[in-house]
Amino acid sequence: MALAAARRLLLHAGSRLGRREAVDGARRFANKRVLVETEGPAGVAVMKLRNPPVNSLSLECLTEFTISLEKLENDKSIRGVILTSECPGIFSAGLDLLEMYGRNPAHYAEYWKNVQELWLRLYTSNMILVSAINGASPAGGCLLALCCDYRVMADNPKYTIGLNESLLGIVAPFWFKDMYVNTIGHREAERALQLGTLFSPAEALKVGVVDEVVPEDQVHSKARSVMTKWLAIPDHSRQLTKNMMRKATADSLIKQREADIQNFTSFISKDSIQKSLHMYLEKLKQKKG
Ligand SMILES: CCCC/C=C/CC(=O)SCCNC(=O)CCNC(=O)[C@H](O)C(C)(C)COP(=O)(O)OP(=O)(O)OC[C@H]1O[C@@H](n2cnc3c(N)ncnc32)[C@H](O)[C@@H]1OP(=O)(O)O
Repeated sequence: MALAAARRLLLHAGSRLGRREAVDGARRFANKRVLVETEGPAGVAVMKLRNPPVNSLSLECLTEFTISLEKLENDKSIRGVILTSECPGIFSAGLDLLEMYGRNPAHYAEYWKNVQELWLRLYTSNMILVSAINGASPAGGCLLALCCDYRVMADNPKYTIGLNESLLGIVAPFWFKDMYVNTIGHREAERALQLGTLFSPAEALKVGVVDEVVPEDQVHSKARSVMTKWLAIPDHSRQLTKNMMRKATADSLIKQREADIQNFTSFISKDSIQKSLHMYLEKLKQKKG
């Protein structure tokens, strides 16, 4: 119910949260957590996550992200999206740990439904998606990047990327795993998932988690030039090909969405898992201290 109401609110142009503005000739709409600008190559939108301090994917952020994507998907003038971040040094810290810790089962179920929804929309998007990874990208942050058709990462050894769930004492669900296998192959995915590897940009390039590593100040220009190349392909043939490559992976979640929500909810509600998350959150705090 709450999500439906938020959708209506945000999809309504000119609403308080979903403003549509003209800035220097560029069209844009802005929600609180996601800014969408149309600048650069015609037919391309730049989607910037802005949920400080670390672009964690809170329920609110997920909802706005999904709605923004839906808006772009329905806009026939948009053929491609560059996904990037406005938070300095962070692409996305992944799923919001505070949505998965100390809440009740109904909340976990609602949260997971929204994680699934965003993933399905991103992974099966008809648009060309290029990620300009301008910061750290662990777990769910890596998931966002993996959904894209091409990944450009900033060459800064401080930035790491990978599905590190096992380090938190949690387990990446099968559809995270499937997409990882599709991207880097079974052996590399098996090792990286068990170890919770966070790859440096150079390692990520070597293993195939990202497609290109460029100096930090060139991430956006490179993403735009990659996009121009992809725009040269007729949409219908590219879309059918993408669908052919990704359908089986998406379908395997679609067929068992409810069961996946139940699995997540019972797993994350376990005392032992809540304890692991508590310890991880404490570690993050101590690191800061
Ligand atoms: C069955 C379960 C399957 C579910 C799968 C889960 C997938 C996930 O995505 S789980 C999330 C995994 N994410 C991480 O492991 C990243 C954790 N964060 C970090 O490593 C660092 O914060 C990061 C490198 C992103 C940034 O480092 P810094 O710039 O040094 O920032 P801080 O560490 O000081 O963090 C600032 C502030 O943000 C809080 N934080 C960080 N990450 C998250 C998060 N994912 N969710 C919620 N909050 C997060 C951190 O605790 C700090 O909070 P305060 O101390 O209150 O300021």
